[in-house]
Amino acid sequence: MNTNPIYLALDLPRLESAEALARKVAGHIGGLKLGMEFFYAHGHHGVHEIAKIGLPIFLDLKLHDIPNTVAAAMQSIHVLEPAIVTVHASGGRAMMEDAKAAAGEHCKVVAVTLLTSLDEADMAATGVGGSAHDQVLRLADLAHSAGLDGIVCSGQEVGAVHRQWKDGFFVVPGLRPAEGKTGDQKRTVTPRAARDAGASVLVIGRPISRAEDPVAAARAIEATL
Ligand SMILES: O=C(O)c1cc(=O)[nH]c(=O)n1[C@@H]1O[C@H](COP(=O)(O)O)[C@@H](O)[C@H]1O
Repeated sequence: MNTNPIYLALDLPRLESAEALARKVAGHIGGLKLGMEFFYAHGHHGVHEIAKIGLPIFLDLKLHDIPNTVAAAMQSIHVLEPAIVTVHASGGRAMMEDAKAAAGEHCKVVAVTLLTSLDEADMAATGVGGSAHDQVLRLADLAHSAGLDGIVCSGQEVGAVHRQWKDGFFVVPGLRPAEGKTGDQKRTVTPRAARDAGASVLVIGRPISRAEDPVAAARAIEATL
């Protein structure tokens, strides 16, 4: 079994480029994450093409709507057999319960808590007080009680979430190797720090996909783990 925790975020607009990149680095990663950029452009056909590579598929759709709509969306992706699907925890308990009930048997449903691109000033601007840490723990608790498999959070909170939810499945994006640019990400840590704190999956996009040599970048990150 492939136990490499790195999931490459294939955030590329062209299917051919995404497929070529995935095939190049396939030996240094454990799975492939397809998000909005990919799915809105290439849909089911694109997912089927990427699935041919043979790695587990993480469908990062970040579903957030009324429970009936989210459940119907979950049903419509059964055929793609994703290993992991995301919903937004802020959609509420009923939405998460219905999403899990509608998911395929072998699909983990994980809830995005607070996006790694946000900090406390951004939270305050949307009317959410308190610290990022407390907000992530609150939403993790809600996701747990709704019966989800785990959550998505930054590496800054994953240790605390892991302590209160021992058998949870924790997806950590916003990862940057020590010398990497943070770009639009605000709550970042290194891949190694996230893994040591209890991350189950390390989502990495641009540090590999935008590197001059993506294979060397993936191999270098893998070597730190
Ligand atoms: O759900 C996600 O995967 C996600 C949640 C989050 O809070 N922050 C976050 O960056 N992501 C995704 O993780 C990937 C991070 O990409 P890079 O910043 O390029 O490594 C992107 O595909 C984001 O959509």
